[in-house]
Amino acid sequence: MSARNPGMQLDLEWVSKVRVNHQAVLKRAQQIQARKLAKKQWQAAWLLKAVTCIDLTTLAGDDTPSNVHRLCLKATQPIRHDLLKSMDMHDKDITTAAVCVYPARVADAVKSLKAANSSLPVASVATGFPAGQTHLQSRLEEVRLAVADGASEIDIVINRMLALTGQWEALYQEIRQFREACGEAHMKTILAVGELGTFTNVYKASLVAMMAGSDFIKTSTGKESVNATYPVAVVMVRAIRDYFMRTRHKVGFKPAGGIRTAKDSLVWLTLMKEELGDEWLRPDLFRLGASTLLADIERQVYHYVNGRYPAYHELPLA
Ligand SMILES: O=C[C@H](O)COP(=O)(O)O
Repeated sequence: MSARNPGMQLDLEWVSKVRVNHQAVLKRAQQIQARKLAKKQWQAAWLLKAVTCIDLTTLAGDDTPSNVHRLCLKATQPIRHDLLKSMDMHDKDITTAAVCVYPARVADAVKSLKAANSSLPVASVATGFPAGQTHLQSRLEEVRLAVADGASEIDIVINRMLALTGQWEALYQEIRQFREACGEAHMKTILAVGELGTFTNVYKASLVAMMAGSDFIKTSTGKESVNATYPVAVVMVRAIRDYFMRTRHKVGFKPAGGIRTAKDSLVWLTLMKEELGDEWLRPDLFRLGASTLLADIERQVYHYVNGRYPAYHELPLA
């Protein structure tokens, strides 16, 4: 992970002045989506880069120690060994960036990774995920318990009510308390952009989250009806850029929710490269939160190596 973002005092004047040009944002997002994507070996290289940025996620009511175990094994060896060998990448220690689970499954993930001799971080959602509609005391306790069980990254959800009613000071104070409860664990702040109404609100919530000390800002829980979209990402990465220009602190970005195809992952990498530069293309500043994306990436890598798509049984762990 890169140096942490210590945050800053809440600057309400900065927050209140924010205005986002809706049409300009849509136009920029369209431009990025229209870029020609890399082909052949360059595409394969970009796909492996995307793999290293994935927070491989399972957030389901029926999660058990065994499916978390399977997820952890996949995270430690995300692409079949023979495919990596064909690309001469088998000794590059390619893994996903982290695994991401519910708080009650953190201990299972820690145990599985330890058994696999892996130091991959375990991330946990917390603070009443996905709605954030529980008492502050229980949200704080949830963070502490996940950290105590071994999570080294905590994905908190913001209190949307505070953002929607313009209570930025109260939102800032809550996020600061979460940051304190995280201790050494890095904190990713989920804005749930699909529920914030306007781009201006998304930009304001991004600023407040960064001022309160978030190490990453993250689009969505994956449970809203609208999750990670390119226009909203343009708004958030511009806020990251502005915050960096003002404070020199680098905050990471994590789109999450509905990211399913290898092509999506290439567009996300393009967006990061064009908007924030190569430095933000590393797992310490960029994550893709996804539960099924890896399967399609492995399929495309298989196609690159073998010139055909695999039958289902050929990538059984995907
Ligand atoms: O944080 C990660 C998301 O919950 C995953 O969403 P997804 O299942 O749509 O990939």
